[in-house]
Amino acid sequence: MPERITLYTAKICPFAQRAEIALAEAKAEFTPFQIDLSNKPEWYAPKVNPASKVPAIAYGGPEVPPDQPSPESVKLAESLVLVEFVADLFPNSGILSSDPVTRAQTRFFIEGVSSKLIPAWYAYFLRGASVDDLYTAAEYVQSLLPAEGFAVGKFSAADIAIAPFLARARVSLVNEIGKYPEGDGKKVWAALTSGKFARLGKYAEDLFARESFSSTFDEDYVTKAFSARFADLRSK
Ligand SMILES: N[C@@H](CCC(=O)N[C@@H](CS)C(=O)NCC(=O)O)C(=O)O
Repeated sequence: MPERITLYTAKICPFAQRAEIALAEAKAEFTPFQIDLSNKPEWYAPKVNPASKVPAIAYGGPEVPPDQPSPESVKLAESLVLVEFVADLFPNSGILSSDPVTRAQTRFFIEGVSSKLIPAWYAYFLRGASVDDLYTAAEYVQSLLPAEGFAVGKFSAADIAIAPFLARARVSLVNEIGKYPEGDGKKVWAALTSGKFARLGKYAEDLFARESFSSTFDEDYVTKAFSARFADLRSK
């Protein structure tokens, strides 16, 4: 029986949503605590995560208010570590297959998302780099997908790793929020989800329809938060 779990999270953050999706898939009981990233509580870094980032988990220890973390709980951080931790705590969640080959394929997909897609997305979104690198990374990810279904067949950690980023890319692009030229966003999202990227588009649809995704994604909040945080990128 897993011990008490407190998740320190923030709705805007794609990394934090990974941990939330994993916990939702596992149907885990946990206490969520929102960290305001623009005004982090002074206790957060010293008592929860020295890197001062979300997500983080306090595991075990006595029952305490989340804003008074106990030194007796174990503190864990890094979204992909937390996803695997939840998979280990809840082996029946299906987050990580028990089959060694499928586990390796899951991690291989995550590696591609981490080393190719996410850097290409941030370069385009935050720095206005060439969209071609984003298309190349998207082509690579699409090439890993099976003809239908999720990244390694059944829903897994691979899908958890990518879904929050695709969702925020959609929010950014359809609302033209980012450093790239205004007017390109909607076109780029359409390009990434149709024509030669039709398979990626169907995959994104399947991800967004998953209950563990939709119940952990507040699109209205993320849209407003993105507008507030990134609206002036083009003028810089
Ligand atoms: N590698 C980390 C990245 C986490 C991360 O960068 N989180 C951001 C929010 S999306 C954060 O907490 N940044 C600290 C800040 O904004 O002060 C992970 O996978 O968990």
